[in-house]
Amino acid sequence: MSVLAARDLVIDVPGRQSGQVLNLAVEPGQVWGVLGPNGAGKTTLLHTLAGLHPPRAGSVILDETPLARLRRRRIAQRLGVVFQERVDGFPATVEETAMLGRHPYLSYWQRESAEDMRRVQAALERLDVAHLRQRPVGTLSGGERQRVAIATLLTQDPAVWLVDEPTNHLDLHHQSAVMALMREQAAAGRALMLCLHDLNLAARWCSHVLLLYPSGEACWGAAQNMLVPDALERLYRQRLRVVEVDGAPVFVPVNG
Ligand SMILES: Nc1ncnc2c1ncn2[C@@H]1O[C@H](COP(=O)(O)OP(=O)(O)OP(=O)(O)O)[C@@H](O)[C@H]1O
Repeated sequence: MSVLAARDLVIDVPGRQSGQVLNLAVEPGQVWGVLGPNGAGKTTLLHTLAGLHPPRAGSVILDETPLARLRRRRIAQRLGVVFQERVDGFPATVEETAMLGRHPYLSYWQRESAEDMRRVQAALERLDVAHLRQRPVGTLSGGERQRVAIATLLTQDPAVWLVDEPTNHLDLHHQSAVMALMREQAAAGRALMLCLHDLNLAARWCSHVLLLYPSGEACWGAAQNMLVPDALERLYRQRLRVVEVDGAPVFVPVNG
């Protein structure tokens, strides 16, 4: 049974005349990669699925209920988002930022519990930012901020993770650690949709892939069926060579 679905959904990309109707279902345990060139509409799709951007047509279904019929608080308990670029609205420490992930579960007057604090500490440790807990977020490096954003999502612990470029700003070790976390979350029954620019991360970590073309055309399915050179070369207008490492395809751009 799907936890998140696009039903006859057309995303609203400014200036684009047409857009393919999307009918897809994301199930617990799946990791979806959304791939496409700059401007194809990946972020717009993620925002639409999160209910932050109205669709041109159709609807988003969360837990078998149209998103438009759910309260914001309920949505925040079930669905979490990490944006590509973040504006820190108010000065907060790393710890305070991660604690925001617990707010959907707290009533207006309720204070954070020891269990909330335990979840925050565990998430900060998991993302390797516990040593920064008292630092204002504004003083962090790009990669440290990215890890705090993912720690906040881990603290929130939603059923659906929507993450725009999870490895943005991360060094190789942390890229690998974050993708392993994503897979671990899927194994624990979460459903994930990740916008990715790195084909090789998609090939290694995603169970399903959605290809978004700048024309609005889209296709989706099991990763091994979607990650084929012809489709990807057309998607990126880039020639590719494919080699295999540990049973997974590795795509290398070639010129000429
Ligand atoms: N507020 C806006 N006004 C005008 N155009 C917009 C607005 N927001 C997005 N767009 C355009 O919509 C298109 C899709 O943007 P989107 O951010 O979804 O693409 P993307 O696939 O995530 O791109 P990237 O890989 O560069 O992150 C782009 O051409 C973008 O310029």
